[in-house]
Amino acid sequence: MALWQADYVAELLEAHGLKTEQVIIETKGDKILNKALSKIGSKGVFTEELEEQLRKGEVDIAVHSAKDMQASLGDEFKLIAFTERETVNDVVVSTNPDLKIDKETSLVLATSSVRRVAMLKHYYPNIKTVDVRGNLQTRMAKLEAGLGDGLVLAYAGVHRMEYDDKIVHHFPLDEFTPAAGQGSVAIEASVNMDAEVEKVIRKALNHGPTEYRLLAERGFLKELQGGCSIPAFALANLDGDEITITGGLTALDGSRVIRYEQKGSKEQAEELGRTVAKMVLEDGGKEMLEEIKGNL
Ligand SMILES: NCc1[nH]cc(CCC(=O)O)c1CC(=O)O
Repeated sequence: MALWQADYVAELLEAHGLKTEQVIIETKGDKILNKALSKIGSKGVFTEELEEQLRKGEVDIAVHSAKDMQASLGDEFKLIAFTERETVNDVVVSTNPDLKIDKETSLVLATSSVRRVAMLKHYYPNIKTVDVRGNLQTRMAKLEAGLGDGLVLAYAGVHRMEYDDKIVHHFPLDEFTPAAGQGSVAIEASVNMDAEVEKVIRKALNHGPTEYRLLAERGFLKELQGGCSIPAFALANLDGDEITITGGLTALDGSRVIRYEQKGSKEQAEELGRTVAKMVLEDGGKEMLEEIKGNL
């Protein structure tokens, strides 16, 4: 998927007359596959090694899944563009085309995401989960080898890897709200990048409406200060100039979902996200986060 994303960005840049060269870098998140993501460390699991190359000036931009970016980057880096967002839902893929996801049938689904485990516990107490790591191809192979009835994944990744025909269920967004940034590709650069170069790259890659949505969702994450492996969710939508953001937290045991919503002008995107986070924190979210951090 990371390679697909790099190709996608390179194609957009080339279409705008920019020459590209790809440098492929493996991150901790790609290499350490015997541990849950939440146990590898809370920050930079998929980003640290790429930032090292940016720092050294070996590369001009780093291409990431927006979802994998920590809420606050170090002083040396900034996100300069977000590509047009893909469908944001989580889906179930299965080798059994007749698999039914409902609130009664007992099933085992594989996922490595604390958000998805907590949400399944809350909305689908009949479903059990098993941990799975590795890239999408590895996960599909494990599924075929009998690990559970299905995998819970982001539609975006499944689509990019062309496994659409294995999708048996789309989770509804109002219950199963995705993680902040899901479905978009974020471009990171050094704060010292030449302003003209930045402008040209933004023109080739940035999708304005997606950027407003992500600014709101990332504002939510910043205020929450939870790191990237907490069961937090946030989704902003843009209707004309009005942005609506819903965000919250799910208890690890599924006992509670705290969810708030704010509407306002898109120019206040980040602030609206922060307000939602403050409301969540005040309504028991603070205690929930402390408990979550003690349990991961
Ligand atoms: N950390 C893994 C990761 N990062 C981004 C995506 C999906 C693609 C996207 O949201 O852009 C995935 C896999 C998944 O959640 O199923």
